[in-house]
Amino acid sequence: MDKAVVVVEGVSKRIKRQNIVEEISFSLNQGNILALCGGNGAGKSTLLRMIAGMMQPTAGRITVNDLEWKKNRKLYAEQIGYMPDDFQFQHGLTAEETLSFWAALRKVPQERISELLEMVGLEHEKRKKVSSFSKGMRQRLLLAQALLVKPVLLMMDEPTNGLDPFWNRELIKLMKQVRQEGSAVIFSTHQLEAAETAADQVLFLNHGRNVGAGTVEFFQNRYGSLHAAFNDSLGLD
Ligand SMILES: Nc1ncnc2c1ncn2[C@@H]1O[C@H](COP(=O)(O)OP(=O)(O)OP(=O)(O)O)[C@@H](O)[C@H]1O
Repeated sequence: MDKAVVVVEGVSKRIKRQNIVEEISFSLNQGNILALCGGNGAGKSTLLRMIAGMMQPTAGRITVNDLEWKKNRKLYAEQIGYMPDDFQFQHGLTAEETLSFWAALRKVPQERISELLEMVGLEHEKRKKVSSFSKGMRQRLLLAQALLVKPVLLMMDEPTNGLDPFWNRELIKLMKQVRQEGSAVIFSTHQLEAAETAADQVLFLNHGRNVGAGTVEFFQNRYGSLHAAFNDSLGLD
């Protein structure tokens, strides 16, 4: 499992003369989980959106499975499952109808929907309207959506937001299952405990810059915890 699924080289994003993401480079191999860690406004969502092809970098290059978004948008998009941090669901649709709609768009067989609803624990709520769902239930439905195509790269923006402790653990199990199947996973979080439990590698972002990157094991051995490592990278005690 040493094939690079994602390669990010010198990627920057400038919006309205503000540097949102600056000169980020990393690569992630098959069967690995990377946590993008940083506080509010660090640039995590912007970096994920650029990798997802929803936003173009001002500078730098991104490849997913050796593909570039500009050269083959459709094939590029097919490699990726993306769970956004905020999503406006279609009004009036049930959970099952919502997934069916996305499955039809991505030409995914309907059987996969029941499998996914069960995986995210929504099989008994599938006929309920998404508008009646709690934040955590909506998160789980978004996760099911991201897994529709069994992506080569699964990206999740703040996936633990709104999840209770049980679903937090389940989410981590699911990520590890996806990794086991040979995909690469990137998720963003402010919760360093989640990164510590789930990730193989971390990248600390601050004001759009990489302020530290390495394996979780490396940071734990050197600093005792990711908290201590992150504080050190920010020059805090
Ligand atoms: N379209 C935009 N126009 C102007 N500024 C933007 C735009 N998108 C993002 N920003 C700014 O870029 C910075 C990084 O935002 P981003 O959402 O990527 O951070 P984040 O690390 O995901 O934060 P959070 O943890 O709060 O979700 C913020 O200061 C934000 O205000």
